[in-house]
Amino acid sequence: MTPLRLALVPGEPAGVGPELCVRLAQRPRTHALIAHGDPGVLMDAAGRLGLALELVDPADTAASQAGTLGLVAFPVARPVQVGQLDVANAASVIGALTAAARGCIDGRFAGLVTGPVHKAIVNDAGIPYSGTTELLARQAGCDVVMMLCHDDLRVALVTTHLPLREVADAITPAAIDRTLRIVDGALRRDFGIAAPRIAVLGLNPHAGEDGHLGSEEIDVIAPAMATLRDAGLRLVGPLPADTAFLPAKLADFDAVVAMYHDQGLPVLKYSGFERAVNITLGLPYPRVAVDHGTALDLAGTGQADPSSLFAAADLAARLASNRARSA
Ligand SMILES: NC(=O)c1ccc[n+]([C@@H]2O[C@H](COP(=O)([O-])OP(=O)(O)OC[C@H]3O[C@@H](n4cnc5c(N)ncnc54)[C@H](O)[C@@H]3O)[C@@H](O)[C@H]2O)c1
Ligand SMILES: N[C@H](C(=O)O)[C@H](O)COP(=O)(O)O
Repeated sequence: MTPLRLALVPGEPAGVGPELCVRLAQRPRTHALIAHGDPGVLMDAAGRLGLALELVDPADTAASQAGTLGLVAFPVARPVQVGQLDVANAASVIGALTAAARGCIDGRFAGLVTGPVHKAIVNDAGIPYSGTTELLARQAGCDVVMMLCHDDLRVALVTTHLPLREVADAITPAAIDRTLRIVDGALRRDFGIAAPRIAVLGLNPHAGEDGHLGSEEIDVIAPAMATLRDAGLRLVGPLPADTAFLPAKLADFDAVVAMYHDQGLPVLKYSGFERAVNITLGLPYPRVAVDHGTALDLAGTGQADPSSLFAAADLAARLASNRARSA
């Protein structure tokens, strides 16, 4: 049987992404991994780790063997100094991401696994970029939701990478409706949960304290939830964010929808940084990423924990084969 093919993007070449991809390549697997990046950067990372790595043609079935990666080359413009960002190399990162995602849209890959990208250096290079989630949504022309998860905790976001000052204005009935429908649909389709129960957080302290500490809960979030309840979604909230994550409460929910990045992600990362992953819901293909950043302080030391990338690749393979089966 032809192995499932996943596109793999190491991300920022000066960060920990390349060495984590080398570690990922060592694991026995049934799917092929096709790296989109600079071959020299990957081989240097392998050399530093003292691990063998063979880079093969992306069509070669050896791309599913341990110690091997298929390679679509995206050469860096300037030699990489590990741990040192270089604005000259940002375009190759975005080129690799865009091409790998295009391969997923075109059906050449069954899913996308991504390492960490440094947002500031990409912008410093003159490429507008707020995150890979947004880039993939624009490219595919669809609405998406960022959801991070580990074990049974899943946290999805209504807004992603925007200044806090702009968050309240972005909490609209349409944004709530879109997010909750995408999360509900993905839990059913990708996670096999027949009737997902979703906790929805408020925006303001104590979910607005009956309108005394903000009105978005009353004016925006609750009405949007009511409409969706009528459509059959099982929603609870708007809940005060400070207590919604108490373990006894979490047990009642399949996912928590937070209004903004730092309302939901600190809890998720605090409780499972080393094994959590970031999934983009709503794309026509599964995309799973690491939960951590470029970790420039660890790059080249060999100490970066590869568990999140391993979990991302495992989940992408599982979601891709579920989709292949259901198609
Ligand atoms: N998946 C992604 O593309 C992604 C995710 C988060 C942050 N970022 C970007 O990464 C850059 C740096 O962000 P940051 O410094 O806030 O977060 P970071 O995750 O890079 O680092 C935060 C801390 O976690 C540690 N850490 C990170 N990954 C680790 C690993 N695999 N093993 C052990 N320790 C690890 C780091 O050493 C550091 O102490 C920013 O540009 C940010 O936007 C990208
Ligand atoms: N918000 C993500 C996190 O904190 O883990 C991260 O910045 C990556 O996001 P993208 O999926 O947009 O790359």
